[in-house]
Amino acid sequence: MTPAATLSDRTENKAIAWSAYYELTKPRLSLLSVITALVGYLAALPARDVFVLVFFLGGTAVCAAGAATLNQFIERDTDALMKRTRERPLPAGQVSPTVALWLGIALSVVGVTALWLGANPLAGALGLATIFTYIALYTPLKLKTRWATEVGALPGALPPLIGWAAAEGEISPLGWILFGILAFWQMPHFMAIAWTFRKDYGSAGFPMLTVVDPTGRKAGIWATVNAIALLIVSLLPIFLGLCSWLYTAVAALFGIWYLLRSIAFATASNRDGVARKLFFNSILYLPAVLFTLVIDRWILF
Ligand code: HEM
Ligand SMILES: CC(C)=CCC/C(C)=C/CC/C(C)=C/COP(=O)(O)OP(=O)(O)O
Repeated sequence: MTPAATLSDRTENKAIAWSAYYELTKPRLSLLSVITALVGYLAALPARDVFVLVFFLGGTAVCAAGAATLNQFIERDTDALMKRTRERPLPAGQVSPTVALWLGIALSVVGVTALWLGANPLAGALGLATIFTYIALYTPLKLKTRWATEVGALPGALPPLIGWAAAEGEISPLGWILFGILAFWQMPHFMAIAWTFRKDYGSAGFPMLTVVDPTGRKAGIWATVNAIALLIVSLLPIFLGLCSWLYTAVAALFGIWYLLRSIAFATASNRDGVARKLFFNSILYLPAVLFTLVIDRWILF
């Protein structure tokens, strides 16, 4: 082997190692969680402080990365059993479990500390609660009960409250509405995924609703019930005088669309295609509705 080839091999190995650590943090899910936290911060509308903003954003991102790393440490064996997850850094043998465990703990401690000291104790406590509900409740419950998904909706919905707390030091009604939006949004999002990957989940021993009821009827009904709850909660701000017509129109439009997709998923004879459409719809819903809420609060309201 020529020295030039050796150098390029080493560079390539280093790139693989970095990308393995990057993948441990579940970058897409973590980024969207940070964005929902930022929405909470920006929708709260108090005086701005750049120091708090930097520590709050950094702290939330590091908490999310830590939580994702610990989740992958705990789930390394079941991740190895599923097609969707078996290429992850731990089952693929790219990172050792001990390194992942300590990295996850270190990131979580640094993230909570940054929120606590850089923003305020309430933001820090909410960051800790997010990590705790994800790692100590949701992750172990996934193997035990189909209700784990509803428990998982807690850490999924807490980041906007971290942002609200960082901005105001307390949580006001719109903060709780944002929590409700995220909590109800997650059910159609996950029911669609749980249908698509039902064989994977079943073979790894996860009793998801689509594994417990393989017809998919219950998953469809549950997605629809939650899409209705989402539509109602997302329209509360106008009735409480907390936003203008712009947010209300966009929330109604995307909420009805999401509901129609959930109904289509519930009533389809072949759910495969509609489940993918419902999933893409879920991914579209959050940026559209949350971005409009911020614009509405800042410009029109
Ligand atoms: C009960 C809660 C949740 C569960 C069980 C869940 C599960 C999942 C799964 C398994 C996927 C991968 C789908 C695929 O490979 O096709 C996924 C994708 C995604 N989820 Fe969720 N999710 C939840 C909540 C959330 C939350 C709170 C957010 C953001 C705030 C989010 C954002 C995303 C995004 C952006 C994707 C697409 C990108 C990707 O595959 O990483 N999810 N979700
Ligand atoms: C600030 C902070 C700590 C933010 C993190 C927010 C967070 C942890 C959201 C979790 C949402 C959730 C239950 C996703 C599914 O995970 P899964 O483990 O079932 O997904 P998988 O099957 O892809 O592993």
